[in-house]
Amino acid sequence: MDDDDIPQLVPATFQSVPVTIITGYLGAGKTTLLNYILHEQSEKKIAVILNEFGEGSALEKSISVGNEGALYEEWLELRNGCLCCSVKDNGVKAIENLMTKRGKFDYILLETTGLADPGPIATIFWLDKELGSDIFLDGIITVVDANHCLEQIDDKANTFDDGEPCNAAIRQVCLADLILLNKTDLASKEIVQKTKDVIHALNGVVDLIETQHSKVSLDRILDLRAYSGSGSERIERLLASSQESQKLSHLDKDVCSVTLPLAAPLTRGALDLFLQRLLWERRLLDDKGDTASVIRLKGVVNLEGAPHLLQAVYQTWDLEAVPDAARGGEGLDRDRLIFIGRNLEEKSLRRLLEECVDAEAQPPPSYSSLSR
Ligand SMILES: Nc1nc2c(ncn2[C@@H]2O[C@H](COP(=O)(O)OP(=O)(O)OP(=O)(O)O)[C@@H](O)[C@H]2O)c(=O)[nH]1
Ligand SMILES: [Zn+2]
Repeated sequence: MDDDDIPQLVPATFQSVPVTIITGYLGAGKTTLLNYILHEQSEKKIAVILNEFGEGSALEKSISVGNEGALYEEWLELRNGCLCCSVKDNGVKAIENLMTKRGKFDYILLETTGLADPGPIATIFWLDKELGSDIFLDGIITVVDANHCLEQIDDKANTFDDGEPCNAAIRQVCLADLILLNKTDLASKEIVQKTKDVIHALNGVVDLIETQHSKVSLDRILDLRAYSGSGSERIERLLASSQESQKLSHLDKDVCSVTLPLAAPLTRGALDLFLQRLLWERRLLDDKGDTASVIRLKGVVNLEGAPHLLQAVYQTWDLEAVPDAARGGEGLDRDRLIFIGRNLEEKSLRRLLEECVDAEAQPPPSYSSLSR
């Protein structure tokens, strides 16, 4: 394709481009969803990246084909006129190259391979400083096969060698901002209901839409702004959905969602210490002595008088001030942290938080108090 064929509109200032990560187990319907989006909408010019990021040899292969020269040769024009870029790369490099084409597309869809953990790639797009002003992570959509989800979640194989026992299917559900429960035409009512229960027990704050052939209204899947503190609707939904999450965490799984309501404002120091001990040092143990691990964390926290949106994916966290207006005028009693992960209990989380609040409140031990 010749560059001259594309009408060139050169905006005075570039808008940053949203990236939606589409993940889901092998054969769940990710490519079907991509094709559906590309053919359904005509306003956005969408670039598509097929992410071959994976374990072992797959990773090497993807790097070797992800060099700069190969990238643009793979641009193609689809029937409806949107742009599609098939890039077999493991992430940032592809996006950086892609961004030199900025102005020619205004949305990026990234399909991961079926066995991928979307966490690391999401973290790159979410927080990479180089990319930060050019693109932002809009959200993670997980496509789930209604008939096979339960067995995939129970599958002991397909775990990663990063010390976490959770397999790819569980991680994909836990990290999702939106789940498409797909292939419901092939599944019984009972299995659909059971699958929804298990999904909500794992991820108590996720939105779920039942689909066939991945068909879903585009305004429900694009422009979610799942990682942004500026959308008031988003914060309201987070606060509302988290109230339900506790009720749903009843299934006998060691991965679940836990909501921790916050009764008092926190200091930045106490929150930092808590996150450090929980996410980095892995100090939290559950009743049985097993180490707690967090896959995803969302929260609304009052920090020194100002509301903040807290987000974490594995060990990476970020805080963003929320405009007061975005909180619907509600008070501090709605502040809460919502954890998704393994071996998590409200009681032990609260205890750790209280320890960190106390540790921060106390002056460091002086020589005289130590020798007393
Ligand atoms: N019956 C039925 N078939 C579906 C549905 N959604 C997708 N399929 C079919 O399922 C197969 C797999 O769909 P894909 O979209 O390729 O799945 P994928 O997640 O991209 O698969 P991988 O890239 O291999 O991980 C295709 O033959 C689709 O046509 C559905 O809702 N119902
Ligand atoms: Zn696919």
